[in-house]
Amino acid sequence: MTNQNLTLISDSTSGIGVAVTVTAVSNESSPFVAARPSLQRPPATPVTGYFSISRKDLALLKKLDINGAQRINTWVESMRASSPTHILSTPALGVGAPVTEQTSWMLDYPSALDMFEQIIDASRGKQIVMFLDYDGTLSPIVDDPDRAFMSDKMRATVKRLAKCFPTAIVSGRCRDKVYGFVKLAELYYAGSHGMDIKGPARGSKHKKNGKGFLFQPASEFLPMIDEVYKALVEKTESTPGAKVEHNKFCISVHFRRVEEKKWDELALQVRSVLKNYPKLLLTQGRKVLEIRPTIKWDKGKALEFLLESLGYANCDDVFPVYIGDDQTDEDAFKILRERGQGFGILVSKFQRDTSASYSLQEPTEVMDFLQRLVEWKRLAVQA
Ligand SMILES: O=P(O)(O)OC[C@H]1O[C@H](O[C@H]2O[C@H](CO)[C@@H](O)[C@H](O)[C@H]2O)[C@H](O)[C@@H](O)[C@@H]1O
Repeated sequence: MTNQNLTLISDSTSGIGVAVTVTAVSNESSPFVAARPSLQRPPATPVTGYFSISRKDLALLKKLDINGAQRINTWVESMRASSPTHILSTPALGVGAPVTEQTSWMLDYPSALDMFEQIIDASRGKQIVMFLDYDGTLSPIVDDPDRAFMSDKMRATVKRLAKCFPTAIVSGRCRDKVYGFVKLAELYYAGSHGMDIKGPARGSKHKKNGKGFLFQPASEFLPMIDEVYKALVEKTESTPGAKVEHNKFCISVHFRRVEEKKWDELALQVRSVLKNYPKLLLTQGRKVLEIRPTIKWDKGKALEFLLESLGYANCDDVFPVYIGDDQTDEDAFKILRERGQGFGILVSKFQRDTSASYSLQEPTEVMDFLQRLVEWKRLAVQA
């Protein structure tokens, strides 16, 4: 079964930022579904993406009654659907377990822990480069975004990882804030969904010489983001539990602590501010609406940029691994599929359409996987 889902629409004429997401339920015959993972797999057809829409198409969408109210509904419904309280838990995959959609999904996106040996085989002779999302990947999801701390054990693991492989954090958060959580100077950091990169000196092949550089492709949007942040704070203050987070080049409006019956109201408040800013795009994450500039830049572009900065632009012998839990991480998974290099690992307890190749259920499993990589590298160096 293929399930196509219009999430947001970019309207360049009326100025409302638009993103369209096509979602697919796992089905090998569907052109939208990533192929069963194979270490020599061909690039998969992109599953999600943002694109601008012509006047003609927009008129058609309007005819189909895809109006503002419906869009709000779609965001909110999508947020509800992705909330674990609305997803029925399914039996774990095991001998005798009934074949449910979840178990079949696990066959398509097996655990990276179970597939560790195969992953290592595929990386042989290549330089592994690690890309890690922060929230929901290195730290558990919590109610208060300001208290999304990673454990000391996770930090120690990531520190050891960075001694073995070039390692970057790629987050929707403001770069300084995510650095404040991770606190490891030996990593590279891409904040604001990749729009604020502190990377190595270009072509430095991971030789840290203190001459890192800053890359901020959306800097012209700073005044606009500040203005919209203030407007959103003011507009949403009447909604108990709503929180607006300034992520420098992006803004997050959090729904997690808002009563569900107030979600539509909050989404409408956000939309009423955003309608005056055609150059900003609205996307939806884990109980959050995210606002960002409409420039063609995302976590996938950030990954490519960092690879290039590290001197691996046109190399066949690089093996990037990207681990993330969010919709925005799909841009990076897609790039890896398109390049036919390395792979993505989706952190999720529940089945989801994804361009990743493997899965891990939660941050503790991410830590186990990273520890195994470190241990493998230690033994490989000794051998
Ligand atoms: O790219 P990421 O590092 O995954 O950042 C994406 C968003 O993560 C944060 O929000 C999410 O985590 C919060 C803390 O666990 C949780 O309360 C919230 O519901 C989640 O959506 C962050 O606060 C956002 O600004 C990031 O954009």
